[in-house]
Amino acid sequence: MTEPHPLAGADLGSRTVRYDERDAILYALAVGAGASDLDLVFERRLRVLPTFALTLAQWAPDVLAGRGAWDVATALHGAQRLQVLDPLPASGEVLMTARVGDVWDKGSAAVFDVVVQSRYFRATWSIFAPGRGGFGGSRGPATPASSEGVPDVETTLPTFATQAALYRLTGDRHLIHIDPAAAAAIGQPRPILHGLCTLAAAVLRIAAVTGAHPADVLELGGRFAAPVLPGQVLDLQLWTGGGAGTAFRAVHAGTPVLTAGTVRFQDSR
Ligand SMILES: C[C@H](O)CC(=O)SCCNC(=O)CCNC(=O)[C@H](O)C(C)(C)COP(=O)(O)OP(=O)(O)OC[C@H]1O[C@@H](n2cnc3c(N)ncnc32)[C@H](O)[C@@H]1OP(=O)(O)O
Repeated sequence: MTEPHPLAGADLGSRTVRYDERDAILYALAVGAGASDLDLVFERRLRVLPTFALTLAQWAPDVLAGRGAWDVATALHGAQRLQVLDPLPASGEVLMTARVGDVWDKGSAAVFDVVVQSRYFRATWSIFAPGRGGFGGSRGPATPASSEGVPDVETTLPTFATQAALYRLTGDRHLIHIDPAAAAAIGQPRPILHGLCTLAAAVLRIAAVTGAHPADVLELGGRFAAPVLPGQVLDLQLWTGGGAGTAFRAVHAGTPVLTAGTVRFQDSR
């Protein structure tokens, strides 16, 4: 018999978050949009990147952290899923509700799923919380299978040196992304990039090489397998053959940093 975690299924409340075109454009620039990506950076023809929704929902994992679920100094974003229900308008407000989903017991760590729902999207954060396992719960599903064989497309995914400093202005101001001492405390040589920034940057690159529009994402997921440092150039590998969209992973110097990636764009339906 396994014990459910006391926070599994807990209601995290609801929140309405407002944003405007400037927020959406700043976000697009922070995840790597260029000046010529006019649909993403020019208010006269703006399309909002679906992953921008994840910045609007940052309050939800923060509420759970505030209840003491994990130590904010050591917890890491482990994985993310996003399902798009309706495109975000160029500006407006979004009402979201959040709850704790599953809580898995990995022995030395716990993995908390935080589920956020709105009329525009449904998203699940998986937060890896060292020191919070051992409560007698289930280990949960096995590590997702990685893509096998030679990728159909291999390209680079550049990140830039100021990327975490810029991306944090879109909402996630955890110290490991800006403060060298906080990064050192988790064993990193310098502040690390937000997992959601790497994921969104990968979507831009995948859209560019597959001919999709990055605002047309319908479904997205991936696991953050190792930290990325701003400025690193990643190797992005794509498997485009599957009917369910594109599978991908990103590797740095032989180490997978983003694994079990999947993205489906509207055009690929
Ligand atoms: C709070 C911030 O603002 C949010 C952020 O953006 S943080 C930055 C983005 N995230 C990161 O950089 C995290 C990168 N990932 C890592 O460093 C490592 O994967 C990790 C420290 C999370 C786990 O590594 P490690 O302790 O070696 O775990 P490992 O021994 O491989 O696996 C232990 C168990 O946890 C699971 N697990 C490992 N990594 C996981 C992940 N990323 N997400 C969810 N589960 C994970 C494994 O499946 C395994 O479970 P199993 O035994 O039942 O199969």
